[in-house]
Amino acid sequence: MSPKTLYDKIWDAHVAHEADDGTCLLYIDRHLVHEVTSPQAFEGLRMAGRPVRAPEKTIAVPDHNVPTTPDRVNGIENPESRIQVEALDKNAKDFGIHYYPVNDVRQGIVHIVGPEQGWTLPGMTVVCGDSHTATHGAFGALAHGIGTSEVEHVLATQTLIQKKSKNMKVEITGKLQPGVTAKDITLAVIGETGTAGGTGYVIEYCGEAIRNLSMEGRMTVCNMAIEGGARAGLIAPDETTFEYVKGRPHAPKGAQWEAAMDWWKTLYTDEGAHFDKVVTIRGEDIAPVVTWGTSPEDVLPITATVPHPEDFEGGKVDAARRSIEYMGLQAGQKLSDVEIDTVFIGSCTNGRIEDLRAAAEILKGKKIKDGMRAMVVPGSGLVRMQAEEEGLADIFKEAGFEWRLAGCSMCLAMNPDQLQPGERCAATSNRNFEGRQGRGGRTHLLSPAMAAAAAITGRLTDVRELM
Ligand SMILES: CC(C)[C@H](C(=O)O)[C@@H](O)C(=O)O
Ligand code: SF4
Repeated sequence: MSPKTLYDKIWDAHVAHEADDGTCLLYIDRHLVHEVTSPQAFEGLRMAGRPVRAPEKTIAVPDHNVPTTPDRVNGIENPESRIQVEALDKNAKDFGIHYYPVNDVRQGIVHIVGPEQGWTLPGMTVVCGDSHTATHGAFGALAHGIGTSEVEHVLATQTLIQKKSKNMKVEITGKLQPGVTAKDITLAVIGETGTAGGTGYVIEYCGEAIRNLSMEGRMTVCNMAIEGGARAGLIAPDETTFEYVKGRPHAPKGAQWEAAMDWWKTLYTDEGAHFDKVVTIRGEDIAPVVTWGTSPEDVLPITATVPHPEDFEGGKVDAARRSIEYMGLQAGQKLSDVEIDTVFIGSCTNGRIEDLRAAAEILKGKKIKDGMRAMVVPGSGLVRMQAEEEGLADIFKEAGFEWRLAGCSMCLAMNPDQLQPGERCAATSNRNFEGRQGRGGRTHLLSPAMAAAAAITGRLTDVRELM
């Protein structure tokens, strides 16, 4: 048998039917659902009089639209948000799927809740009507976003029509420097490959620096595979993975655990397997980074200066000029001189407990800059609870941060957590598009530790100065 990649193995194990042109029908193991991309899909089922095919494999949670202020326990004020969240409440009940409602402590961002509850397991196919489904690839699961019509298809059939992508390997060798995190890795990769570098591929991340990451760090890396253009990101499961999964509410137990482990241990890329594209980056060469523009590929070490548009090639010259203008920056300006007024710590990229610990470590005993608006939005109610138990919430509050309830929040500003025109935010999320965090708002993406450093000094800051 010819050697296979991890992606090949998971793919082959899920193909239910293959047409002559290579289009496949893939079996789906987990379908995650949120309030924004599911209403029409459920409506479609209702109209067709169809049930959800596998309600026991379908998990819903409201996250994008939910307010994150404590008053949400009294109901959602914004009518648009309320309609979507109430529709999900009703659909979950009518169709009998697993559900974590707004005021359940397990509620949170769907990509944080899935792994936390043990729904996401190695070797699975995981889909969700959401691009950051790539996050779940950290477990060695084939996980990607789907559109609303596909959501309906999966609800109805538990299958998805797909063509196979190509294989790409991203290897991060060696050790990371102090102050460098999973977020810096994933941004640095996009800086190297560009946002189109992964188009048509499923990426497998490997190498010593990836192996040494915790599960949470691995989720951060895979989360942004999508910003690198890839269909999905994957990391082969190992002891770190099994350790994380074991004992979670929906993880297999007893004899089922043993059987699962037998399969999971086969989930690695065989020696000599073919990759269509290979990118290698030395871990030692990665610095704490920050984005300067309006694309995730506009990323540089914090020690760098804002680039000159003429330094780019072809069509990128204009894009860079526009980015710099929109961001209100000057070419040649030191990134560490850029003043910010807002800090957002949260999102499915960096809203987990280790992210909060990393930020709190920098903030301990310090205050945020006068006039700074800073908020922490834990990725789930359980992350929030854990952070309170560990005393992290107190560190944030004493420093001057708002301590919020779980949701997507200012990552995409669908709820009232928004930037005002011209406001500049240091954000631990994954997208810095124009107006992403509120119309006219400006976003610099960075790691949680870097966000904390910026909150203290009031400018983009090299976290190593505060370590
Ligand atoms: C709302 C949803 C469709 C969207 C996505 O798919 O990514 C959101 O999660 C985002 O991050 O922009
Ligand atoms: S946290 Fe942000 S990126 Fe993640 S699912 Fe929510 S809106 Fe999308």
